[in-house]
Amino acid sequence: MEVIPELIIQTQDLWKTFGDFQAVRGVSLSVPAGSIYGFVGPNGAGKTTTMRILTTLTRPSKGEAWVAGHSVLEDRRAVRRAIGYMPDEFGVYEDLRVWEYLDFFAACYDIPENDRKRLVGDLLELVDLAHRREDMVDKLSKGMKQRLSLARTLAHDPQVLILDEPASGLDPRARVEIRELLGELANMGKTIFFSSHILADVEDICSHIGIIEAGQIIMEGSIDELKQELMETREIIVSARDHEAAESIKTLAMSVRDVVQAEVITPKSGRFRVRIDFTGDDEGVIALHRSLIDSGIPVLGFSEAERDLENMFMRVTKGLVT
Ligand SMILES: Nc1ncnc2c1ncn2[C@@H]1O[C@H](COP(=O)(O)OP(=O)(O)OP(=O)(O)O)[C@@H](O)[C@H]1O
Repeated sequence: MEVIPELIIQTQDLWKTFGDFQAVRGVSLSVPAGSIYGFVGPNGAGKTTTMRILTTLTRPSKGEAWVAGHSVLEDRRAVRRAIGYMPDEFGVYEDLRVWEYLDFFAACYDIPENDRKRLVGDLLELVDLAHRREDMVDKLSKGMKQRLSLARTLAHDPQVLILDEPASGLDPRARVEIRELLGELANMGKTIFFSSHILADVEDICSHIGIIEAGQIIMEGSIDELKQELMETREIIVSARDHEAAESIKTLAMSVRDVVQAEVITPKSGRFRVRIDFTGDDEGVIALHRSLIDSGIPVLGFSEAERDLENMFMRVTKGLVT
């Protein structure tokens, strides 16, 4: 198979079996250089196993993968140089001070002692832990440990960061901090490949997503493209004063070209609404709006439902819940 230079991670029909259990079943991924790629799936879907293959920690049972142009089978050392990997567990180095922890990992990458002091200082600044440099690692909060762990992955200035559930188990504030940090790292030119089972985490910051379920990729691409593809029909919501008005809106909508379906949503409380599935363009939406007004039906509101990822996600899979 041809290695495509624009793709910093590329996998071809990866399989991983444990005994007779198939954890990864034919995964092919394309991660463009410079992207923030969210690898999303429920627990046990095969995310960690795939990441362990990409980081050369485990060999695939079948298939091939390239990271930064290097084969994970043939050129493991070069792959390791190109990546920074953050596993889902913090590790066992908690009896060190914050700066010592980073210094230790920098030394593992053969960074000379003279350069390490400045590097450690820079990394601590970047992850906003400079004020905790003398603290013991085990005194840090979970969010701080996660940021320290992220700093560690950057010690050798890798091109690609592979992060296993970086926001897992964090409180909302720490989650936002991690998300901001990932954005900052992307601005610095790093490609970020990270896993999550929380949709909201990927939706805000990713340029690309891959959705994995039971060891198979069920959807992959840029978020914009996927939204376009999956949300071919637009959803217009019209709210009405009462049931009679809602029925009239429905009847009128059904007579309009490009309306696929119109349905009255009877509320448990609040307004009656009509949901209109529409395949037209913006001009069509304007015309629909105008004909509703011209008809004299008492319309209280007219809006288009947002094309959000959650919506898209639910159309693709029913089993994947955050
Ligand atoms: N060494 C192993 N031996 C046997 N089964 C394994 C091994 N590693 C993983 N598995 C199984 O493979 C499946 C996929 O696991 P994996 O850790 O890759 O999923 P995941 O998507 O990362 O899930 P999680 O979010 O829970 O970490 C799971 O059913 C897991 O139990």
